[in-house]
Amino acid sequence: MTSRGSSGPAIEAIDLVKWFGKTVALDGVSFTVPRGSVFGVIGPNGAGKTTIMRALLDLIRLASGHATLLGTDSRNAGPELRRRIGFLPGELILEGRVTGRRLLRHYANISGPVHSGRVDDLAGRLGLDLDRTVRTLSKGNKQKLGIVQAFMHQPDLLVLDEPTSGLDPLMQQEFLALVSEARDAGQTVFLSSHVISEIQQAADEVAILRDGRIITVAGVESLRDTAIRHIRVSANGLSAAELNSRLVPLIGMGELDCRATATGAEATAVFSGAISPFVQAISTLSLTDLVVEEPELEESVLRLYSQPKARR
Ligand SMILES: Nc1ncnc2c1ncn2[C@@H]1O[C@H](COP(=O)(O)OP(=O)(O)OP(=O)(O)O)[C@@H](O)[C@H]1O
Repeated sequence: MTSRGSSGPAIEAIDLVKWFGKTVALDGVSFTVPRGSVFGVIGPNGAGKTTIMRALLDLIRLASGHATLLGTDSRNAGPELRRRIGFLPGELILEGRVTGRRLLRHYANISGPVHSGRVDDLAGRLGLDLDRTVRTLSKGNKQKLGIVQAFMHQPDLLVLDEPTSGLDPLMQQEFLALVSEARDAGQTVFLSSHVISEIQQAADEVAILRDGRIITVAGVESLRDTAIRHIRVSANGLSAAELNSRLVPLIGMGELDCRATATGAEATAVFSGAISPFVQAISTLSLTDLVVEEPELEESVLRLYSQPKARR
């Protein structure tokens, strides 16, 4: 991992507090993002992800706290700092009659130089037609245009609010490849998501946000090992009791329910923990079906890290 620019963290947020009327959107949020890393924020709707991003970019006024981006206090951010940042807002409104290509040319006048061929390369990878007028683009294609806009000038810091929303799975993978290339080039990426799996793939560290507070900051490996998955296993030639005795000793196995089927047994369970002992435990079975569901954010991470809401 190489990092560009001077030393010190790419982002330092210190005790950010933001109220909207009587709602506290950020309740003392602090975190540090090392340069050249990918840092994810996950949390349910209304947790405060967008508010953090807007606060970092000085698009809203905080009640207290402050942030530095690339060593500069965000409140003093001038055009020079802005050029070093690529921002994808959560709610991208693109309604103009201009083509994507013209719009990007306009953004490039603000963001600073874009290498020749870079825009076409990004658009090609994302399958985006730059010659269509932006208001005729679907939600997903508008999102792609926003991604091109954020990445095209190869900024030192990318701030991406729910970047994969509206993208199909293939394009989500392409986006993740862009993130990993950015990190390899020493850029720093700060992104938010509802989708735990994509944060796991992309990020070095993850902050889990709820009710305007960071519950924990974890490395992705530890998050992967604690994520909850729903599983269903069906196998031939063994009884429900035999299947039960094979699965019940596994660490992290919960809500295990084994039933007899016409040809063997079926088990459903909620499993939290490293997946490989589970795979080993079933490897010698004559499987007829296996479902391991992707962990849902609400259910897995928040269940694990949940704590009572602070009383005010
Ligand atoms: N402009 C605003 N006026 C009033 N309340 C707001 C405003 N913006 C955000 N909030 C409130 O602040 C809290 C945090 O909202 P925020 O949009 O940051 O959450 P989020 O984690 O980005 O959610 P989502 O995933 O739905 O985008 C919510 O309770 C939200 O209703």
